Amino acid sequence: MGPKGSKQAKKKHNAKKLKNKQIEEELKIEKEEVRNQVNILVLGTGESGKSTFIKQLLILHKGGFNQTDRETYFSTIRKNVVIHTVQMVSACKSFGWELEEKNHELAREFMNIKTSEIKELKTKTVTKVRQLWSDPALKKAYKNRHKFHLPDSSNFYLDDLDRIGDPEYSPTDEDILLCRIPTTGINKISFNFGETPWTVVDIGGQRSERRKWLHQFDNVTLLIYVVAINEFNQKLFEDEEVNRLLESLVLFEKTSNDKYFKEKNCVIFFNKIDLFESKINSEDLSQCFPDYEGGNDPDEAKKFIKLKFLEAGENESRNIFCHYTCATDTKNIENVFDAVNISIIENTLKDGGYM
Ligand SMILES: Nc1nc2c(ncn2[C@@H]2O[C@H](COP(=O)(O)OP(=O)(O)OP(=O)(O)O)[C@@H](O)[C@H]2O)c(=O)[nH]1
Ligand SMILES: [Mg+2]
Repeated sequence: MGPKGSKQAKKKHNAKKLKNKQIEEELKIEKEEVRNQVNILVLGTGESGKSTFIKQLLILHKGGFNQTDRETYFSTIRKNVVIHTVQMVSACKSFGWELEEKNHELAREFMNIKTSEIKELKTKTVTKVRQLWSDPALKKAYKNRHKFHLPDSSNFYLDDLDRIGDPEYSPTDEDILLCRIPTTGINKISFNFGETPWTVVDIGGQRSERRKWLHQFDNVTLLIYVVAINEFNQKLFEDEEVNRLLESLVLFEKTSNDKYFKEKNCVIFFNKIDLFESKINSEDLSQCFPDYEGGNDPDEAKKFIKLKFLEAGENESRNIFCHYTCATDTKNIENVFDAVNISIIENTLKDGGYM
């Protein structure tokens, strides 16, 4: 090979070397990105508040709700005021809570409404709902809502019918945070938390939805398990025989000890702490846990429940971080996620063998 040929070969060799170096650099960046990418999976039973956390992350990191979101919630919230009135009127009939004489006819009319066919909230319906909601029997039904199935927030909308019933009504952030739409698919939100890209996945928690969970177990940085701590005296929507808090405990034991999670730190949100604190004064936790002897002391009751969950999930290779949360309170959730971020850093250090 003459000098010209050897020069060409050298040039080719250098170009190849440069290309390899570029590929290596790209792979390094990609690897670093994968390492830094935080994937959070949010699990828990139905109605525990998972999607409400996602709504808060949307407010805190994605600029909040857009016009399409507000339109969806506009019709859901306005339909719900009728549905919840129907549910309470039916409960009054089932439990023998007598409505005032003047409301009997109206109650019969509402009992005949097929809730699946409600399309619009008409002005004349608003007047009828207002009249029924002012009946003491419906207030009794609301107070006893743990005996049938009624969302806790139904009073929030019914107490504000002038605003909700106005055709010009536009849902506020609070209205949207309190509105219940059961998740039937998978909710995913991605954003940057400081410098780090986060993806948070929320899946429906009702029994029929849980078969979708397994497909999301791979590649999870942190499992967040949401417990509605106020549900200790309520029965499942899916099965009237099963206590909701016990269902959540059994599900946590099963999920957190799954091969994907059993050696990973995880976080429990004991959610709906606002509702728990107003309930524990009049309801005893021993109706859920017969071995509980702390009476109506909220701190004793909280400690007891936390211990039950820790016993179900703790092992020597991981920590379980617990927070008492109110998912409808944006400030509370902002603080809680700052704490979650610290757990993630700890998890990463642990996986890297530094702890
Ligand atoms: N008062 C109060 N209400 C809450 C809290 N967290 C959630 N909620 C309400 O509880 C209801 C259910 O919350 P979701 O976020 O839909 O529950 P979920 O776990 O996503 O339920 P599924 O999608 O069925 O699994 C909604 O009406 C929320 O507004 C809380 O901390 N306090
Ligand atoms: Mg949901």
